[in-house]
Amino acid sequence: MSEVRLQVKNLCKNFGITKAVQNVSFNVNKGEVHALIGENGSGKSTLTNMLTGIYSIGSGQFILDGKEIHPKNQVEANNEGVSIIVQELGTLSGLTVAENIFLGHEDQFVHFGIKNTNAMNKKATELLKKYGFDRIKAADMIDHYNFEDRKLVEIVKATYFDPKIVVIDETTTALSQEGREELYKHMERIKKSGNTVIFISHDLPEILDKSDTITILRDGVYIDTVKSKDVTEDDLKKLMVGREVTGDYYRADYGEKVSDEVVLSVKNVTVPGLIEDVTFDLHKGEILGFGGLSESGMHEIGKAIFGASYDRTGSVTLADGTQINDIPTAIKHSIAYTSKDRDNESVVLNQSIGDNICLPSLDELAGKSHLLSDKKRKEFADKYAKQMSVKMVDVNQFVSNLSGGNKQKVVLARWIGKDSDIVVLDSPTRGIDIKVKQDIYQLMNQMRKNGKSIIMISEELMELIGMCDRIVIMKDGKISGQLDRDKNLDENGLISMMV
Ligand SMILES: Nc1ncnc2c1ncn2[C@@H]1O[C@H](COP(=O)(O)OP(=O)(O)OP(=O)(O)O)[C@@H](O)[C@H]1O
Repeated sequence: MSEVRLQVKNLCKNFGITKAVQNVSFNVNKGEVHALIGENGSGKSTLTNMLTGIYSIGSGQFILDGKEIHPKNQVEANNEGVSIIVQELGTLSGLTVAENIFLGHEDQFVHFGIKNTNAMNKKATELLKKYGFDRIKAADMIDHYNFEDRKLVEIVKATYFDPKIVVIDETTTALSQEGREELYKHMERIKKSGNTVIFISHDLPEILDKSDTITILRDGVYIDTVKSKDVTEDDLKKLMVGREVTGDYYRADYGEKVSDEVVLSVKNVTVPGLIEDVTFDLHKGEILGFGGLSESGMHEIGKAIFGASYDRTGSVTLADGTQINDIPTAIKHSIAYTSKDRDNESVVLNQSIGDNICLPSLDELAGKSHLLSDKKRKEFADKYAKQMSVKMVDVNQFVSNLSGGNKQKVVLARWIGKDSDIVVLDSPTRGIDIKVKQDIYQLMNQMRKNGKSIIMISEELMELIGMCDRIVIMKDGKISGQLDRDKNLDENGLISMMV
């Protein structure tokens, strides 16, 4: 019989009229990976944010090893033996790697009121080495590192002190294959040591593979707790959504010829230290995928096309000869871009859903009169928020108050509203639940059929295989290979070209 580590008892949390968590009770055991699943906005992060001191507890109790806890912040939660790797960036810019790892726990390096930075850096270096992340340097500013490396620093920060419970909130889709393997290794280590992982993910095969127990939430309400070995993916979908999920997931067609018409030509593009001499064409109606490992540079491709890279050389040219060297020119010429770093580069957190959706379309909305009507803006925002099933109070709600997946839906709603001809999507389904993911894939398929061209950069090999006409593999900043759409492609085929 497993020993109970955490009792969640009658937990509730409201935000205004939103009942984010409603009277939820379940137990989490020692030495297990306990998954928490549910559609976007079902209350997973709200629950774990209360456990880890990010949100105050509405009502109800967390009982950890027999003792009630109510941490007021993350440092207090750490002191109770609970930590979290959050969904978005959980490290602070302007601090070093070491300062981030020991944030709130610097006391151990302070003697007679003076902080011993050398000792802190030394300890951080030892930890980074132990975790196999030696290439990340303790004394460097965290800002020098990309999204994924910052996530690796968070893994160290959240686990180095052997907490009783580590919450991993939708982290795997932020990581490349190798980062993921590292995370899985640490999850296994935590479990073997008798501690517990609470694991949030929308990737059901991953959930079934990596967790022992699964708790399902729907609209803030507890649905069930099941053993992974007793259920299938379809069982989980049904429990999450409340009904059978049917229909095509990815594209179903094979063998369709892509148009010869080139809409965008990327020639000899180099961004120092990130990508080198990248050349490719994008065709009309094509979905072109980019895959690779963390240092492959694939995420820079999107920025380079959108005119958002620093120090870029080489050319990005549209069919009519227009050179894209800056963001305004890109938007003006019907190029859309969503970044992987959603909170910092894609949404304006402190603006409403409506403002975010209308942002690139203001000229079109103002029309010839150059006057913006509130009614028109609201109608436009309503239409596209609804199309993407954004779970919200209304379009006046701030984006910062949305669940992670719903923020991502706002980003996509914005560009669907803009109706751009070339759409560059970096990690478009990151953090998105299965039902909306299916909708996005169908939408991309429709866009392709309507003659739009899409570049999809993704860590999700299955979605690259399932959706793309062609997949370009990046390695060490260069193109290392290319694969055409084929029924027989599998993840191993892609991985072998990445490593
Ligand atoms: N700070 C906040 N202010 C207002 N509403 C919030 C806040 N945080 C969360 N919510 C709302 O609470 C509900 C649950 O959100 P939560 O982030 O817990 O969902 P989730 O299951 O983690 O979703 P996802 O899979 O998209 O991350 C959503 O309707 C969300 O908009």
